[in-house]
Amino acid sequence: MHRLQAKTLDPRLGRDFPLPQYATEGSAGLDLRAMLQENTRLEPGQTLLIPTGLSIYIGDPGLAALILPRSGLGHKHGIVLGNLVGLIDSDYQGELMVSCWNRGHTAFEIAVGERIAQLVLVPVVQARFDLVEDFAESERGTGGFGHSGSH
Ligand SMILES: O=c1ccn([C@H]2C[C@H](O)[C@@H](COP(=O)(O)OP(=O)(O)OP(=O)(O)O)O2)c(=O)[nH]1
Ligand SMILES: [Mg+2]
Repeated sequence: MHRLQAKTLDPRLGRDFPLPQYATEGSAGLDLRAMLQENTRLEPGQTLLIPTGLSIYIGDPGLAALILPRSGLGHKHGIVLGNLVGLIDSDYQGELMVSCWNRGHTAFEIAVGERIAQLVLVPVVQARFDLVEDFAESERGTGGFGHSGSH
């Protein structure tokens, strides 16, 4: 298990609400909670930046974290992310924020402390560009966007 430095920025986290944890041994995501002051209604089409009460410092440029929607909220209630996916840089030390977007057709009430998104730690490969005149020819070449057919 990787170790990650974290700070709670909201006294309710770890006291009234559990810290993010893996729901099962095989879980990839740690659920993030909406540390709002009060239950908040998200109207259809509305986007709200929600504090999680937590900051992390990944520290290693070979890692990053992704904030992803929870599938149940996204599929059943249309509650996804305003930025589709959140990318947490390894040098970011601020509060983890979740851009919550109601892409559905009905209002959704976000409860204080509700698990609204999930955080996944992922490996990253940083690259620099080596500019060249020509690439060694590949089987695909420049074909894309359906070039290989649909079957
Ligand atoms: O859903 C998100 C996305 C980003 N961040 C934080 C962590 C990330 O490291 C930082 C910057 O994110 P990003 O690089 O995606 O945003 P930007 O618009 O390019 O801002 P910046 O100019 O600060 O890099 O904001 C969050 O807390 N939640
Ligand atoms: Mg950026």
